[in-house]
Amino acid sequence: MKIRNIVLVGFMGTGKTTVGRRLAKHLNWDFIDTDAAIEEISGMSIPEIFRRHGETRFRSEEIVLVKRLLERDGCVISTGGGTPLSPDNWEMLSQMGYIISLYADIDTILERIGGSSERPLLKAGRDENERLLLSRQPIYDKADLTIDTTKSSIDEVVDEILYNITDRLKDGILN
Ligand SMILES: Nc1ncnc2c1ncn2[C@@H]1O[C@H](COP(=O)(O)OP(=O)(O)OP(=O)(O)O)[C@@H](O)[C@H]1O
Ligand SMILES: O=C(O)C1=C[C@@H](O)[C@@H](O)[C@H](O)C1
Ligand SMILES: [Mg+2]
Repeated sequence: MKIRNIVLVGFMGTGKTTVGRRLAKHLNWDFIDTDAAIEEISGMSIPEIFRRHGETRFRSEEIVLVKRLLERDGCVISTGGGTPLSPDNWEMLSQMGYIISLYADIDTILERIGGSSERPLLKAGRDENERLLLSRQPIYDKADLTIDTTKSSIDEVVDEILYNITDRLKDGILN
C-alpha cells in the first residue's frame, strides 16, 4: 500500500503546526493545518467557534474536514490536538498516510503554550492539563512513529522525522 501523506498528531503544544510547516518545506510538499483550515472555512477563530457554537460543533467541522482531506496527496497534515480522538477520524487519518505522534511532557508543554488564549481546552491548572494529556496519550500512541520533543529543538524534531522516513521515501512518495 502506498502511504501518501505524513500526518502529525499529538497534544496541544507538542509542535505539530510548527514542525509540520518546516517539514513540508524540506520535502517540498503541501502543508495543511486542520485548525487553520477550519478557521478559514468557517471565517471564525477556534475560540470564537467554541464560544458561539460549542465544542461539539468544532468536532463536527473537524470530521467534515478530515473527510475532505482523504483525496489529498503529498501533504504534511498537522492535526488539532483532539482530531485523532474520534475513531472515525483515526481510521481516515490512517488511510491518508503515515501517522507521526509528537510528545512532550506537561511542564514543557506549559512552558511553550501556558496562558495561550487560542486554545479553549487548555486548563487553568497544571494537574488538569496533565490529566487530559494522560487520558489522550494512549490514542496518540497508536501512531506509526512517536517522537519525544521534550528536549529537542524544532529543527531537531524535523531532522528526526526526515531521518526516520528517508528509507521509506521513494520517488517523493512514502512506500
Ligand atoms: N521542540 C520545540 N522546542 C521549542 N518550542 C517549540 C517546540 N515545538 C513547538 N514549540 C513552540 O511551541 C508553541 C506551540 O507549537 P505549535 O503551535 O506548533 O503546537 P501544536 O502541536 O500545533 O499545538 P495545537 O494542538 O494547539 O495546534 C509555538 O510557540 C512553537 O514555536
Ligand atoms: O487539544 C484539543 O482538543 C485542541 C487543540 C487545538 O489544536 C485545537 O484544535 C482546539 O483548540 C482543540
Ligand atoms: Mg497546531
